[in-house]
Amino acid sequence: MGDEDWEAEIITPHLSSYVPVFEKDRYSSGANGDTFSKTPASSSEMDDGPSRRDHHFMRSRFASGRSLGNRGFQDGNASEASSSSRRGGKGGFRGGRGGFGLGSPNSEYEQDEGTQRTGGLFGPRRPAPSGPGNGDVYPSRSGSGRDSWKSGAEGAESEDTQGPKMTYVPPAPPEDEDSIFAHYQTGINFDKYDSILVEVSGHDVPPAVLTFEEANLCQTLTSNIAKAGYTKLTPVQKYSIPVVLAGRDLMACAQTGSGKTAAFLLPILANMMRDGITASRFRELQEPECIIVAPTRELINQIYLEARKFSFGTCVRAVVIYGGTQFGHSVRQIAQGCNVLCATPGRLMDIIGKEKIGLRQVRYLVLDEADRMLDMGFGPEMKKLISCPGMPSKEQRQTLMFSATFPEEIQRLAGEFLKPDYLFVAVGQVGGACTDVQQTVLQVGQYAKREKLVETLRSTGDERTMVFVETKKKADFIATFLCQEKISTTSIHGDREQREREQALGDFRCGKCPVLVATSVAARGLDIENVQHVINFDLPSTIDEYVHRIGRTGRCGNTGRAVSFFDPESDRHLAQPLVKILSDAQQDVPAWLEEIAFSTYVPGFSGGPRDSVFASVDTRKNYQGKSTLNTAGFSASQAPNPADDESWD
Ligand SMILES: Nc1ncnc2c1ncn2[C@@H]1O[C@H](COP(=O)(O)OP(=O)(O)OP(=O)(O)O)[C@@H](O)[C@H]1O
Repeated sequence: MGDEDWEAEIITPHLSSYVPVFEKDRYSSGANGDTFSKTPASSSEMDDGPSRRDHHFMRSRFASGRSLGNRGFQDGNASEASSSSRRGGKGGFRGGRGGFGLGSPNSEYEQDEGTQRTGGLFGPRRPAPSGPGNGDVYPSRSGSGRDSWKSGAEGAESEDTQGPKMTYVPPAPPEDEDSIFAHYQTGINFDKYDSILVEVSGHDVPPAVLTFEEANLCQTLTSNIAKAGYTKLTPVQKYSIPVVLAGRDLMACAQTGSGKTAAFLLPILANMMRDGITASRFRELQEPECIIVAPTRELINQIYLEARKFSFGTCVRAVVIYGGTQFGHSVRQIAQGCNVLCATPGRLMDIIGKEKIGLRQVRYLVLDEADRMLDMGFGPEMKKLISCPGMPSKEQRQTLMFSATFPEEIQRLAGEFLKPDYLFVAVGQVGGACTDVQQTVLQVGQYAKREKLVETLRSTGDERTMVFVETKKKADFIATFLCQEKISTTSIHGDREQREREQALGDFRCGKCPVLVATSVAARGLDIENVQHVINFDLPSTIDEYVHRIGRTGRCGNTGRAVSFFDPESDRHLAQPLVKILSDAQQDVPAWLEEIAFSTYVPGFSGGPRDSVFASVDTRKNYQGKSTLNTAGFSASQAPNPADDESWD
């Protein structure tokens, strides 16, 4: 989008272009959509990649029964799959951009979504191929010299501006209090969080707070916390809130679904209120006090909704901006006032490049899914962010990083962003899977996967299920296949337009489509009520990605199940880390998996039994002052033996 375009958009008020119904006809109208661009996955899947346009609705392709090469999709009519569905006969596929390339061979799958298989820079597990087509490399926006931030920003802008112009204006979220504070119930294992060991490392660790009252947050915040249904702090909140309130930098690692979002939002908002933040007024150049970045659009939107909830009734205004939407809309949202800016990296750099926000007032910088934000995909962008003109140095701002996984290599990189005396909070095993998820690994060859999928879905009835696949095209393919099997399914991936992605998520959330087929774009952070089941139709390339994917279920003390199809042809490299993850989470480890693990050499992986309670700890080896506590504040020696956990059931 050129300058003129978005300026015009700002001046001309826009009505929402949101079209809430699935425009099936639009995609079945026979547009020429045979080819797919090889969008680098790390940008398109995780951030602001260009949406695909003018593709066939895939069903028309699919129905032609074209061969899809040797990936096991010999036939589009799915006649091999079984008969009646327990899900009833709706089965409309609310998805399907792009058909399957005309006779496209294997290579198209393989090149399409490289990151799915290769992970980020430090995915320990498989060498990351580089170069065009593998999709692993975020488009280089290198710039050197004084203006490197700006050239970066321009590069970032191109993500939204090259290719079709983004016109999508997302609908405003509901304003009524009930919707703002809508929440789901904590599960039967919520209290079990108290037995998890916590390690805080670094100097002068502030004592944990054990209750919300003790945290002494301001009155409005306390009231919002109560309205949100929070009565008790989770471990990551007990330890992180005082660290942030004390003005310290923080790297925090805690299992999926254990409340990391509130762990940074609450103390930041409390500090802002304490410091007497003034209401941000309409102004062309806004100067937010807090910037939160996350790798996907849906996740940043979710964080924004949490920020809006907790800041309800205060003068703090949160704003969200992300790719795939009209740039002018983002600018207008910011211009109305912005204290807390929630953004995906590409759109953030655009906005900075266009000088629509000033950075001088930034006091808090939060990287959610920080290991992802610092890996090869987004790391360069984040480095540019902290070197933008006006951005306070790390000494002058507070930097907070949160994730369920934190590879040591990434921890080392993070040092550049954090003050040297940052604190490291590890709740349970760093990188460990959530123990509330019952994990099953089945040995299933490529050609048997579809049948097994249908069998598994039929046995789960109407449970809300996320099915993860390797590529965007495969997501469409499997979704269509399931619809033909009369299983109501939708899909989410980086080739779908943002409007479609949001529609798909909405249909899944409300249960209209109880099955969501997804690529890794949905692996991290998404918090959807009642997801009882995750299926890894294809396993990811890295074990960290596996941990995030299965963490879409079993959240906030609820239980969930994850079933993974392990194909010995392609997944051997995961055998060792899988055995480790399963055994650490006290799950059954199949004998065949152990055999594969022992017979497969994975460079750099030590698959032996863990000799420490923590999978990995603060990489600063020379720290003094370290406290290992359980969340009730007892030292490790006083804490219940993890083996006693069984008695909780
Ligand atoms: N103290 C609490 N009491 C009740 N519910 C809570 C509490 N803290 C968080 N929650 C709820 O738990 C759910 C999961 O929280 P959140 O999304 O912050 O998890 P997370 O640790 O960031 O997960 P992920 O690693 O997958 O990003 C949300 O619905 C949130 O509202």
